[in-house]
Amino acid sequence: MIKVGIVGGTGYTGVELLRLLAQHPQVEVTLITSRSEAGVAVSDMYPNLRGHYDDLAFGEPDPERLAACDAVFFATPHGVAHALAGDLLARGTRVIDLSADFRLKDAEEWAEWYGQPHGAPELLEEAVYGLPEVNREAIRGARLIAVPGCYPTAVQLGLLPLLESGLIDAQHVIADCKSGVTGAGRGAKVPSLLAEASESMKAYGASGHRHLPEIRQGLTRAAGQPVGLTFVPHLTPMIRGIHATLYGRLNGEPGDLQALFERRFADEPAVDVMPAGSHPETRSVKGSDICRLAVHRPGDGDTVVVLAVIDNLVKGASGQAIQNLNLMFGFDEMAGLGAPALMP
Ligand SMILES: NC(=O)C1=CN([C@@H]2O[C@H](COP(=O)(O)OP(=O)(O)OC[C@H]3O[C@@H](n4cnc5c(N)ncnc54)[C@H](OP(=O)(O)O)[C@@H]3O)[C@@H](O)[C@H]2O)C=CC1
Ligand SMILES: CC(=O)N[C@@H](CCC(=O)OP(=O)(O)O)C(=O)O
Repeated sequence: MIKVGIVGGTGYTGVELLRLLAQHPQVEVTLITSRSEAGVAVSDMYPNLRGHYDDLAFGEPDPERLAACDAVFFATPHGVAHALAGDLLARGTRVIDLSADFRLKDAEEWAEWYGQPHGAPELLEEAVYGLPEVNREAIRGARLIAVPGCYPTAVQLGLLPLLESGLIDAQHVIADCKSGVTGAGRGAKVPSLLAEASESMKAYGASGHRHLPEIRQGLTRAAGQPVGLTFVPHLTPMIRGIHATLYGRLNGEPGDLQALFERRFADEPAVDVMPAGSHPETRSVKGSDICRLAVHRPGDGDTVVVLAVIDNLVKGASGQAIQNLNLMFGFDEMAGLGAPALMP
């Protein structure tokens, strides 16, 4: 058994970590923090966890107790892991950060998009971008993981086979994405209110969203050249889920696209390439760590369309964070993550 701590346990990704880790055979959650709820029992705040963490209460993020853990997850707003990760690493505790603090390799670019100076640029070189489908070997040996964002996970998984094989024009890639409202976090915000978000849908960040540089960084690596990406996220009236519709312009005759996708993800436990002609639904991944993909070539024309769905809180955050933990500690990669999606 390893001992694990969670900083920021009251948000949606924090409680999702607890839900998934309750089924993990090799992990004990020994510490969970919330400054505003310190002293409150976890199962009082989250009754779905009653019977699983009855002795666990939220506490202050005490550095001594965090350093006594084998690994610490940060499920906190941007900037918090900058302040605490260095000290934990120096004391031998591994860090898995669900925020964007270590995702961009360029500290100045991070500062531009996140509106504050980067708090720990000295750790950027060592941080490993935690997308197992790209970085599995590096993750196994990592001490510091930057868990990818939710949109970046869906978009990169959908486009990797096409860009890695040079089949599409890297200068003209389009990602049209929809998210459920839990993507905005648990904090009270007017756009997340029932009367604002239900029965309606809207785009946002069309002129530039902070996930754009993160997605571009990953796709550029896959393509081996700079990628021209248009990324437009939308808020949709669902609780969980991301649906990405991805468009690429084919460079020539692509061969069998279905076979390309099936080959690329044949050994990937968290990616399901659906049969030709499929239209994956977000509900088919709700609560599960799976990304389901389908590839289409409408009218045998020069455009390829990829459909990708994930649960933003699982493959888009906490499930993927646990996949990383499993790789770092030599556990089965999908330990704790085996439950099928909830449907309906
Ligand atoms: N929601 C989603 O779908 C996804 C979210 N993420 C990212 O995961 C992170 C967590 O998001 P989410 O779960 O929505 O949570 P919230 O941002 O809603 O929750 C934040 C948690 O962090 C704690 N916290 C806030 N400030 C500090 C601080 N300075 N020091 C210590 N703890 C602090 C809060 O507790 P308290 O203030 O009481 O200490 C709370 O428990 C964010 O970076 C988010 O962008 C990533 C992928 C998907
Ligand atoms: C619907 C919604 O508001 N989504 C969030 C992104 C979700 C997210 O979790 O972003 P990180 O993974 O980078 O933390 C947004 O657009 O800012």
